[in-house]
Amino acid sequence: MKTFWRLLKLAGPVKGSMVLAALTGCITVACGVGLMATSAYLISMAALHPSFAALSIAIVGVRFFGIARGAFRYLERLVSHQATFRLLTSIRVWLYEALEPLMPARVLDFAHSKGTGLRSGDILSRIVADVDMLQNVYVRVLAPPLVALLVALGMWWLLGAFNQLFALVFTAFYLLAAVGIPSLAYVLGHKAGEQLVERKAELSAQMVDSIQGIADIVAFGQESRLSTSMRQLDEALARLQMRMAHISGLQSLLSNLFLNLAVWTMLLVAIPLVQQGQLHGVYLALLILATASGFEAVQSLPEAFQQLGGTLRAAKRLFEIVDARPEVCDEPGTSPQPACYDIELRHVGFSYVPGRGRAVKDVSFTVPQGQCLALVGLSGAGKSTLAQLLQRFWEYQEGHIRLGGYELRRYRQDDLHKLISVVTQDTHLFNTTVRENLRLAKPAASFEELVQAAKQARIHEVIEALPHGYDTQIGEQGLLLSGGERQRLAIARAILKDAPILLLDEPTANLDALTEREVLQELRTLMKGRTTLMITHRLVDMDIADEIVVLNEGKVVECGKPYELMQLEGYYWKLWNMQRQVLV
Ligand SMILES: Nc1ncnc2c1ncn2[C@@H]1O[C@H](COP(=O)(O)OP(=O)(O)OP(=O)(O)O)[C@@H](O)[C@H]1O
Repeated sequence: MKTFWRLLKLAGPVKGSMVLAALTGCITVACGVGLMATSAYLISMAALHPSFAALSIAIVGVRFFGIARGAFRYLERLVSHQATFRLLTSIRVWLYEALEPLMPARVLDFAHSKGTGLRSGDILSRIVADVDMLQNVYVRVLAPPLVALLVALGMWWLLGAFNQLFALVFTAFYLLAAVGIPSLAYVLGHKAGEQLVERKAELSAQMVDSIQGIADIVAFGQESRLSTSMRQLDEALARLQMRMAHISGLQSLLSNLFLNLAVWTMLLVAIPLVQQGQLHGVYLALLILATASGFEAVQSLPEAFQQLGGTLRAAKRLFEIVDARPEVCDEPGTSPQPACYDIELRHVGFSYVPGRGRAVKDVSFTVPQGQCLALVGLSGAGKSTLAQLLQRFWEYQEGHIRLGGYELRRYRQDDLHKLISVVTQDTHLFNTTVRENLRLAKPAASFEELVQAAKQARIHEVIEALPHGYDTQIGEQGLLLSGGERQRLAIARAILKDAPILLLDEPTANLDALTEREVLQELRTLMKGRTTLMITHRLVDMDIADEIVVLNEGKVVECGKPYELMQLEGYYWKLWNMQRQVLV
């Protein structure tokens, strides 16, 4: 129920449209009843050969109800669907906005607590399929019961005007169709509906995972294992869909049964009354057809309630995202305006899972404005963790991180991200043009600015040589470009962003030695005048850094200028020698 009320609250902004949809829905059914009733009356009366004038009102009535029914049905669909789609769009945006601050910390929390976690396919399934499921509530669960109630009252009045018995007969079968069948459909269908939502999400997650890793699957010859697991998931899904189809069949059988029983009972009650002269025979067909068309109001209810379990499960999955508390929250107030951009870490300690081992321990160092500090160390030493703390993706638990003299926590995340340009080893390039990929860093940049940045990053000639220059679609993940070219594009983005702080996370990790040298050259240009934190475990051309901090198991083990560390012949020197031996 809690989930249902929350869904109702979400409909707040479109409640006017929902009420209008219910009213137009009610008028549509009333017009249907009117059309059937006047048609039946017209045919019955015509059989008695009255004067044309006696039929004229009925003729006008048939015309009026015939046209009005179509017009109001159209209006009802237009209003309800427009309101629902507007609502679903705003829910999608709301979800995306809720998801953003959860990245990456809370997404990992989901992974720890739920085993499968929020995989890309699962997130996709929540934002697309689960949100789509909510249509069921907004189109079929909210307005139709109100329509059914109003129609029941109208029919009670109409049939009761002839005889109270007719009203009682109609109401008895109508209640069975309006309350009995939807309740049964809910009881039978809600578990299967819930499972259907989960299975679909699982299938979508596995699909996306497999497509992303298709090259490795083929390389390791695991296609058959994968297709077996897909088939199993698909079969489970098909079994659930079959179950739902059986329930649909049953409820449509029951709906028809009750409608026909209502008609037959009505005949059984009405015929003796006609014979006894208590009811004029001309009304007999009217009563029967009006009864049958009154059931139109309850036709969609069983299906809606059968799907309700699945819909509520989908809603719960969405609220799970919305309710997750972000790992990092902004303090109230505006961000400080620093006079300089030096970075200072003092006794910083952090653990990903509270109570477990710390990924960084008692780390202290300073990067003065405009200088470059390289963080080096073996894999798992804590370099990327420090970079993530600096971007406030996680909250440090011990010590201080200061930027321009102010505690990092005092900066709003948005403002902080504006101060930092990041170049990583796997820069994400979007499946769009070079121009749009560059504009990500500065949406308002003029074409001249793009060209200038590309020239500085020495990628301009490569772009010009592409089939459509800056308007070339570069494919998913920049398929059309080499690794070095992609990194240069990332550097051009950082130039365009023109932030005072630069974070380089293994920017040359996947490049060959020659390209690495060239990209490092471009990076030197980019670093000029910027405070730079460079993470690397490849100790090549380390003179690029003013200072090196060597980490091991989360702790600073050495720090100093590159030549000082070499002279020291300590841990850094050992790492350098190890790497040289491997390369030789
Ligand atoms: N999200 C996470 N949840 C839990 N532990 C994590 C997480 N990310 C990293 N760790 C752990 O924190 C420690 C430091 O990892 P980190 O990624 O900072 O190392 P790194 O020096 O950047 O390594 P690499 O050079 O391989 O990228 C490792 O023991 C790692 O297993």
